Formats: sequence, C-alpha cells, structure tokens
Amino acid sequence: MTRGLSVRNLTVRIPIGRRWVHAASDVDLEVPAGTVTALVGESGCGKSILAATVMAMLPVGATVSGSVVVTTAEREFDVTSAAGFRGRDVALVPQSAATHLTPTRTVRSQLDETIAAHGGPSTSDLLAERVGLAPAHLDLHPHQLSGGMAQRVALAGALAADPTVIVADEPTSNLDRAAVDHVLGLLRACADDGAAVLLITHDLSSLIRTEIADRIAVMYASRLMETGPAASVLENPLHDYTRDLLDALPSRGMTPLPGSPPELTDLPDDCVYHLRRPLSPHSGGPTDMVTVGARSYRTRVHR
Ligand SMILES: Nc1ncnc2c1ncn2[C@@H]1O[C@H](COP(=O)(O)OP(=O)(O)OP(=O)(O)O)[C@@H](O)[C@H]1O
Ligand code: NI
Repeated sequence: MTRGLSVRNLTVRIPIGRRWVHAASDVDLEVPAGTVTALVGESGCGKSILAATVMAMLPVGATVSGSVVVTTAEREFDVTSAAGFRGRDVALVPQSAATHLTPTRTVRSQLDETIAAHGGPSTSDLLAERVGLAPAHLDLHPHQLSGGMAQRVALAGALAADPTVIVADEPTSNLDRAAVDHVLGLLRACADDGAAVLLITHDLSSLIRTEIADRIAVMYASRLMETGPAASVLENPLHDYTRDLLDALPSRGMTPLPGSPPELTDLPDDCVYHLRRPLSPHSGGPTDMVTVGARSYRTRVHR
C-alpha cells in the first residue's frame, strides 16, 4: 500500500434527537504521502465532520461505515478501530489555533509538552525553525502572537511526532493574505517532506493564487461531487456545482450560487444539487462517481 490516507466508501451519520445528520455519504478520497489534497465546499456540507472522522473525534453516537485507512512507513491501520495514532501518525491543525493554546504558558513550554507526550525526536527550536518562527517567539505567551504566528505554532505542534497524515481544518480563516500564503506554503512544504496533507478550506481564491494543492475534492451536502488534479478542476470543472462555486469567485465574475445549501438532517439518499439547479444534468435521481483518467465526478446513472 502507498503511504498516506485512504478513505473508502465512508458514510457517517450523527444522531440529533430522533433524526440523523447525513454528515458523509459514500466518500472516496485518496491522499498519498507527498501530496496536498484540498477539500472544498460551502459551509455545513460535512468537511469538518470528515476531519473529525479521520481524527477519530466524532460525536458520541455517530455511526460510521466504510474505511479510513492510514498507511505509515511502519504500519497500516483503520482509524475507526485503532488507538494511539492521534497526534502521532495523524495530526490536526485546527481552525483557531489561539483558542487551543493555554493562555498562561509560553509557546515553548506547550511545544515541549507536546514533544514529551509523543516521545518525539524533535525539539521546540527545530519545530519553530520548520514553521518560520524565531527562537525568541517561543518565549511569548499566546496573546502576544499574531493570528498567523499562532497558526504556525499550531502547525509546529502538529509536526512534533512527524505525522504521516496532517489534517488542516480551515487553518487560514481570519488571516490576512500574507499570513495565508505563509501557512499554505508551510503545509505545501510538509507534503514535500513526505506528509499526506488534507487541507479543508472555503478559500478557493487562495488555492488558485498559491497553487499549493495537487488535487481538489469538492463536497456538497455530505457527498463528493468531483475530485481531480487541482489545475484541471479549477480550469475545467466537470460538475455543475464546482462550476457554480468557481463562478462565484470575485476573479470569475462573482455570480452568486443559486439558492442555499440544504440542511443535512434526513437528506434523501441521492445528490440533491438539482434542488438548486433544476436543469443540472448531474443531479436528481441515483448518482455515481464516474472516473475519467485522473478525474472523477458524480453524475446521474440509470439503475
Ligand atoms: N457535533 C455535532 N453533532 C451533530 N451534528 C453536527 C455536529 N457537528 C456538525 N454537525 C452537523 O454536520 C453537518 C456538517 O457540518 P460540518 O461542520 O462538517 O460542515 P463544514 O463543511 O465543516 O462547514 P464549515 O465550512 O462551516 O466549517 C452540519 O449539518 C452540522 O450541523
Ligand atoms: Ni468546518
């Protein structure tokens, strides 16, 4: 098996009261070591739930079927049944790094603690260097850090045990453009050093500007609509939803998407994008992923 992350046929349901949130439905996603895959889609489509699944941090009562296999140089395991991998083989870079840091302690003491917890070979100075922080920054307290610096500290912590898989869930929201580019560049460097990086983001503009993603996966209402090499997906989307997302960008005409995303509670069992774009050839009725070369897209099938 190739090193990295392999999500197969993943379906996640989360109970709320007597109803079920369709958080992921039939998701297939490969993130080989050495690459960055960006997972994009509107708010509430299930991106963070996918991150939580990979981190084995789903809410109590969630049901999971399918597999989420991580392959490192040493071992292969399914996160839905294994233990002891979090922070070690699979690490999370959270959205608001600052809120994950303890306000009363220096960055150095928190990084040292993370390193000690994993018995990792690294030092806080080495980690700081990897993420472009000066040694003096390590003696600061969290409130003294800019948003971009806090995000780099979070990345340093994630790198403590040299994880094979890095999941970054909206790591650049609330950062200015320079800080966004810096953090994205660091994630790219992690992949170039051999990690499998799953980057969850709203921010297609930054993906276009920085070209850091190898592949893009587009999610809508718990399903993947399209996956493929980043440049192909951005230049020539195969699914209506991807095209509509891109057309909404300032650089591409700013045409708002029609309607709004559905609640994921008790969704029907098929792709529902036709509710927003009734003439879509891809949606409405049973759908499957169709693969053409390096690309896949969801479309209607006759069953
Ligand atoms: N702990 C939870 N318990 C129940 N439902 C949840 C829980 N977390 C998320 N959900 C539901 O799962 C669905 C997907 O949410 P998720 O947070 O994965 O979206 P997202 O794509 O990450 O959106 P955003 O871009 O806003 O972060 C939503 O309908 C949300 O209400
Ligand atoms: Ni999210």
